[in-house]
Amino acid sequence: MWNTGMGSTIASIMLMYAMFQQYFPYHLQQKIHKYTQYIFGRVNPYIQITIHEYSGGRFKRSEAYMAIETYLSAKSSKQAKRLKADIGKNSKNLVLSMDDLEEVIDEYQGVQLWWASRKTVTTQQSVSLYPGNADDKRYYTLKFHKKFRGLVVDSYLNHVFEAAKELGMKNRQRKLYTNNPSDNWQGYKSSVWSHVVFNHPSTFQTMALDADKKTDILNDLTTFSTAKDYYAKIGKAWKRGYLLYGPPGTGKSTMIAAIANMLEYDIYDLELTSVKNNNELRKLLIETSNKSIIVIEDIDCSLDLTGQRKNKKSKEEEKVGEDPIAKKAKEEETSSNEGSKVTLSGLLNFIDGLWSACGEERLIIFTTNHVEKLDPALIRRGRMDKHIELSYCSFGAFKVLAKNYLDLESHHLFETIKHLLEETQMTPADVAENLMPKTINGNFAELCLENLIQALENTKEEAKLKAGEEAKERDSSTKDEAVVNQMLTNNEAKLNDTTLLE
Ligand SMILES: Nc1ncnc2c1ncn2[C@@H]1O[C@H](COP(=O)(O)OP(=O)(O)OP(=O)(O)O)[C@@H](O)[C@H]1O
Ligand SMILES: [Mg+2]
Repeated sequence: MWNTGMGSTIASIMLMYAMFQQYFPYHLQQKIHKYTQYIFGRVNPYIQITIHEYSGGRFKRSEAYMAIETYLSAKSSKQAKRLKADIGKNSKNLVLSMDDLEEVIDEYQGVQLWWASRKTVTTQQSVSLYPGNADDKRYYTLKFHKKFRGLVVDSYLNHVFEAAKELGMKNRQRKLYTNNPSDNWQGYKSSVWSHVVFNHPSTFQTMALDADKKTDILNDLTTFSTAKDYYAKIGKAWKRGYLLYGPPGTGKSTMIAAIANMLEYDIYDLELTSVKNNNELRKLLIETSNKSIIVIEDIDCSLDLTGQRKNKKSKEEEKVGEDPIAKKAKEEETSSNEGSKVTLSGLLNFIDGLWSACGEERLIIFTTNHVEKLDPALIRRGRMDKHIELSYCSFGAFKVLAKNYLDLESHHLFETIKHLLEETQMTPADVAENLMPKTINGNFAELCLENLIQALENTKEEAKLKAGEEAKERDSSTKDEAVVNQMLTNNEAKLNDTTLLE
């Protein structure tokens, strides 16, 4: 477009002017600029928007510029002949962007738009702290026909920034955060969260779960992650609560990692016992990002711990007595534990109070081994929308593990294992451990299956013995109860007789 006809003439005049403007006196420059703008404005049907790399301060790149760089990276890699490659901050991949003076055509709702990457180089020598070459000033230009002004201003620019956000999220290196104590040891305030790169290999494919359960969870997650408009329509904050419960080693933590990998979310692993109070809990919440999972593991223990800590304190206080050294140590410990007072209502507010709506696309996941211990208010639907029970290994789950660990889809020992799994309670963690090859020689798959059968039989035997002992205990306590009851009845009868005699 801009290399043909009128467009090209205008571009040439502009270029000439840009090259020689410095040789004109300042007041003349102003006049020429004014008139050229006026003439171009009359004949040029195109509108141009310029986005500079450093617009506000000189040390911080403009966010708009970076967003456009991200947005154009996919298009540039297909269209531009000269590309720049860089590893962006927090990016997991090499990011391509168009080199200086390249152009890229975009299409939006059937309308063509022209992006170009430009730079101005001033010939004056300058000493500057400006990053890179002090004289290179880069900017993007966006050109479009003036009849599409409304479309561009009202919707295209928004589309560009939304798409850039989405792409940036996809390219970012995901993180696993954990909460810091409010002051670090040097006494200055640090960020409330610290993080490492999240690199867990768990996926839903490798998770040992019954196929129906897996499909149900996958559907729920997909629906949630694509339901932005729906949540807006029903007036609900875009978040969802999951409660994962079941015995130890059934895959609760593994599932959290699989969810994070599937949805490409960050994880905030919240250690509730090191949160001072409800206020700090709120601060932690505010500093979480969108597209993230906030996890509180073993929620029953977290809440109990607060109580236990208080009990422990009062017992220790008795012991301390008047000993000055013990008193000092106690004071120090108290100040570090001080105010570890997250209340149930604080936690409920954290999940669905007004502050919980300050971000979007977030999952809150609680895990517990004892769902029956939890306050019903904490896990009611609306707070914990989906309750997922992770239980002992079923045959379906075993088949997934056999495929993952041994590359086996069928085997003549599967039938025996199926029966044993129906009669015993073994966690997927234990089954997985038995399927881990202990040797690389010979037919290790068969060996592993035999190991598993042996382990299942042992578990079955242990369960039988335990059940027998429990029955005996129950029996003897019933007998004891009967003896006590008999004694009570005899005593009552004796008392009645004496009263009658009197
Ligand atoms: N359903 C499963 N699918 C695949 N692997 C599993 C599954 N359950 C457990 N495992 C394996 O067992 C190990 C322990 O599982 P995980 O830590 O997820 O259990 P958990 O339910 O979180 O236990 P806890 O209640 O003690 O925290 C994992 O490393 C994983 O390899
Ligand atoms: Mg766990």
